[in-house]
Amino acid sequence: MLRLEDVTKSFGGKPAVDGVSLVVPAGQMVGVIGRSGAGKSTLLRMINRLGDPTSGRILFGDTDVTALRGRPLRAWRARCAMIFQQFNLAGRLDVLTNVMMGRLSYVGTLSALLNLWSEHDRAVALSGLDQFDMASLAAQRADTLSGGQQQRVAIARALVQEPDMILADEPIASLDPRNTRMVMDALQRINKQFGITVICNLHSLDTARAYCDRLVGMAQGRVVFDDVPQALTDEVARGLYGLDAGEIMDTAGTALPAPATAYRPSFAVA
Ligand SMILES: Nc1ncnc2c1ncn2[C@@H]1O[C@H](COP(=O)(O)OP(=O)(O)OP(=O)(O)O)[C@@H](O)[C@H]1O
Repeated sequence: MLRLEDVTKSFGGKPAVDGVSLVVPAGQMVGVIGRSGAGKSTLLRMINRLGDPTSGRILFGDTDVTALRGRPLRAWRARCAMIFQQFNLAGRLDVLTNVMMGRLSYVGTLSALLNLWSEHDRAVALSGLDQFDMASLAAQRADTLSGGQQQRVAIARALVQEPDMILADEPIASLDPRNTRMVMDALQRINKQFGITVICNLHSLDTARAYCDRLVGMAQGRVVFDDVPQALTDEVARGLYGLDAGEIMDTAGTALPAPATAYRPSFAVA
């Protein structure tokens, strides 16, 4: 279970994340929504410790994530894989090698640099690609793939990392509706089939509603909504996004599948 306790992150004295407390049980698929600048990326990056909180604590089980340094910190980062809007693949390397990079914490940097991957790591990476019907692209250079394919390679890389949690920061922001669907399906599969917690920043409300068990709405660094997607009425959305609400409710979303689970929250609405 992930627990954020009164987490604040300020830049130049101005809070980007302001006193956020959240409990995320293992296996949940959480969508973090809110207008641009609400603090979503800052929040996600702190969980992975790409940024440190100014105050507050982040706990995973009994581990105080905010206190980790050195090797335990690296181990923590391996346990919560990040997925970025811009995929972050090594474009000149082939797809399989990119996925094997997810095994770095198991094989060590030197072996990876020397391209000394074991048969086991190759098999795991191929199987990761196969999960998303991409094994046939294993030998192809990553920068020859479409955006949606690259993001699915990034998801396969995250999967072979064998993480407890996947943190996805606007993973579909630069994708068309078809690729959006494939990438969100891949994340949902990782969550439902492998039980890996997914926390996903999303701009599209309809996508967030369709795929997530729980939505956390942020405004000006604070959590202002925390409930099941069904509770996010158009009125609440307008409160969250102001006049921008119409822009983030895409019509393509109407064809997306219903949430796979009827999740009931056991947390207080902030
Ligand atoms: N490194 C930084 N230095 C200074 N200010 C920052 C930094 N990172 C974020 N901010 C500020 O913190 C606030 C929250 O930014 P953040 O990127 O977390 O929002 P967001 O909700 O993810 O927005 P978007 O949806 O546009 O990505 C913004 O006002 C932003 O300008």
